[in-house]
Amino acid sequence: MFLIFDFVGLVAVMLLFILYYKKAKKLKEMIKNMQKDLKEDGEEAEAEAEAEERVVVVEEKREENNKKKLIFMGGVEAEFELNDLFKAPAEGLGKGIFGNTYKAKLEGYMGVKSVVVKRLRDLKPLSNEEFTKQVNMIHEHHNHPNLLPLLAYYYSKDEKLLVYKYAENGNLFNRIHGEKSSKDRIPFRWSSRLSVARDVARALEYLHINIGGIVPHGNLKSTNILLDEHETVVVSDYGLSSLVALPIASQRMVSYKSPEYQSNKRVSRKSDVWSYGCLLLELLTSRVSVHSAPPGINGVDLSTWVHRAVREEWTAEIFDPEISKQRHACHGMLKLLQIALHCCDKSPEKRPKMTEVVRVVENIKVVDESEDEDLSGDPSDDSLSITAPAMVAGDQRL
Ligand SMILES: Nc1ncnc2c1ncn2[C@@H]1O[C@H](COP(=O)(O)OP(=O)(O)OP(=O)(O)O)[C@@H](O)[C@H]1O
Repeated sequence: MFLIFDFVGLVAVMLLFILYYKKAKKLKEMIKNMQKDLKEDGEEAEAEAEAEERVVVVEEKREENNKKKLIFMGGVEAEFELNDLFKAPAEGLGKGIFGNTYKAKLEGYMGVKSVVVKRLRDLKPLSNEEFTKQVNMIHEHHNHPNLLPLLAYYYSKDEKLLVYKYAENGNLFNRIHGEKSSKDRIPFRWSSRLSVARDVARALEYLHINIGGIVPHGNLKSTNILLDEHETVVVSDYGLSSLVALPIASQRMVSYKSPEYQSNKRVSRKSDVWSYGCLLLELLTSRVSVHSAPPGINGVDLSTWVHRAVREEWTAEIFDPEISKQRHACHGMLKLLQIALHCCDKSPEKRPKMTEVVRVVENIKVVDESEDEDLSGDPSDDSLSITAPAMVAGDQRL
């Protein structure tokens, strides 16, 4: 009996031992599997985090690259890249209030395509959004044959560029004053001057109706009136006044030289009208206006000078001899002088609106220049000197 009990007890102990061994093994395997799962989970999480980080980096890079891109206006596909501009042979055109202006010659357009790049300086502190809003506004309202279109822009914290079409035939300043007393000078006849006066008036009227800001142009002067490859007049630098910091604007922009800014520090659309009047006086007299003279060139306060000429009775000398000898144009010249003086009135309220100016300039009859006799040096021609005083001293309203 004892033997049987011993044997059964031994078998039971052995069975218990085997059971325990199996359980322990299973438990060990479970722990091992759990550890393995945990490790795999960790690796997966790490991989996921790494992938997420990679996506962020790629997006940041893309954004950075986008920021380095020229943005073409009106969603137009990029014709050239920023790098093309930097690599292109460049010619400095001058330094204006917005900074340096370059002509860049881009190769590979079945020849060479020239564009003008303005590197903007002394701007108000503007975020990308504010800057973009302003240039989009300029683009939206450029839709006029006498306004120079903006092609593209670039914004970064340290560099802001505007890219324009290059106007092949230069600016009005050089057309009026260039090559004076040189055999190479191409005469700037009355009919051409009248069409400049008309086209600039139309462009300014369009800006006054369509573009926001206190002074829709703000810097109307002969270096900002350009002539393209077809000799079409295109006005440039419009809509930029609100980008410039006030101290710079008041020192350098033409509208801020107006009598109202000198007396009460205020400018308005009528300050653009005043600038237009000064431009007409420059066009008629071929004298440089003190308010828009390029650095290093002396100018004259043309409105004061014209009034003095009338008072002191040397009115015939007001007009540029290049046009005053065109006898048939005399009436038109006097009419344009009348408009100019009305626009230059010291009191902004008395100046006409651009719509009114356009109507009157368009009514000036274009004369047949072939009928003109050359009156140069003809002392008997006093038609201008007789008529001008009556007009200037009298009613200047349009
Ligand atoms: N798109 C263009 N095509 C041809 N010439 C241009 C163009 N834009 C500017 N210019 C010329 O380049 C020169 C420099 O121009 P910029 O606008 O920098 O100065 P500005 O007109 O002299 O003065 P401001 O900055 O006060 O307008 C000027 O002689 C101007 O007529």
